Amino acid sequence: MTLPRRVVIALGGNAMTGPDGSATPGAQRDAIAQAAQHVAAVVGTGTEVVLTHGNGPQVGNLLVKNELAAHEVPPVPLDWNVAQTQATIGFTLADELDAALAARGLGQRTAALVTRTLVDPADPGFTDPTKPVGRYLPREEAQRFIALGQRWEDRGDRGWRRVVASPEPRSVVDAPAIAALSAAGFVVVCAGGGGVPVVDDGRDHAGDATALRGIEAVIDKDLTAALLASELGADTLVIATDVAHVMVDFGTPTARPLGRVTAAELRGLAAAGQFARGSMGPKVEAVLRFVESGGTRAVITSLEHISDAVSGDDVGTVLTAE
Ligand SMILES: Nc1ncnc2c1ncn2[C@@H]1O[C@H](COP(=O)(O)OP(=O)(O)O)[C@@H](O)[C@H]1O
Ligand SMILES: NC(=O)OP(=O)(O)O
Repeated sequence: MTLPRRVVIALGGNAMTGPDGSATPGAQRDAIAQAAQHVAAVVGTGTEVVLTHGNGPQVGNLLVKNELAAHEVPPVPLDWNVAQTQATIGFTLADELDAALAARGLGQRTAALVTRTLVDPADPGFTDPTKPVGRYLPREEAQRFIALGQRWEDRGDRGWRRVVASPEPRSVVDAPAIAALSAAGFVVVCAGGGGVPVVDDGRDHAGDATALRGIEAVIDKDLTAALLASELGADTLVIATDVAHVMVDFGTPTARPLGRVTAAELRGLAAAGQFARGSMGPKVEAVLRFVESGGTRAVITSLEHISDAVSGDDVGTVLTAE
């Protein structure tokens, strides 16, 4: 197989917290340092890499801090929290990736870009929250917050998790800047947490091509990664998470891993309700959208396999057009 010219890699929240989901600064830096080694290996093959990442644990924690401190200092809206997580995760990824590239003798540097993603203010995702964020809590503790008006969901073995508004990404506003940085030789870290959600406020700003403002939500980073990969004309999209394959009949005695699969087969499995919303569902939808809109190849696999996933068809769940 010939190596792709440009790949978009999406790092899951699991790749950026400790093994138990711990989001302490030390655990996050250690996890990001590990992830950076795997990304540097892909850069070392000569393929152009654009990197995006989740922010679910981090943005949920920031939201809690805001709410707890609201009587002391002015709270900021959720879109600001998304931007703040792009900054902290972005600079940490840049530090670790620059170090990993230098250790491999590679001359490339990393650039982290605060990135906005356009959404529709009428998106149903604003009225039916689906995006899980922050820590997991036992049901009894989650009930305390539900009583305060928050939305929480049963997430299975790990407990309950808060869910927030999550509209569809429509376009990556800063895609031209990402393309320019990438063409200049930078490994670009961008669209973190799905991008800062913005809407066109529709006002008449004389001379402005667009008039954007942030809106409170957290976009699914896998759906934005697919859009970004299409907008950048990437050949390959790799979604890195904590499982080596997408499973059919996940969590049951008949569970089996999916290897190579066509878009038609995967659509059929998704339509049959095989993939949970808020975890594997958006990843499957993301790879489908990418390939159905002209992308050559998309892979869902675990972080340690991303280099092999870029260069061959032997690891992970590999989706091709046919
Ligand atoms: N059909 C499935 N196949 C594999 N994993 C699944 C499936 N359905 C749900 N999962 C769960 O999805 C998780 C990955 O999703 P998520 O936690 O959202 O990842 P990330 O934070 O890496 O983006 C896996 O750890 C697994 O427990
Ligand atoms: N924004 C987002 O999808 O983050 P996670 O991947 O961490 O859930």
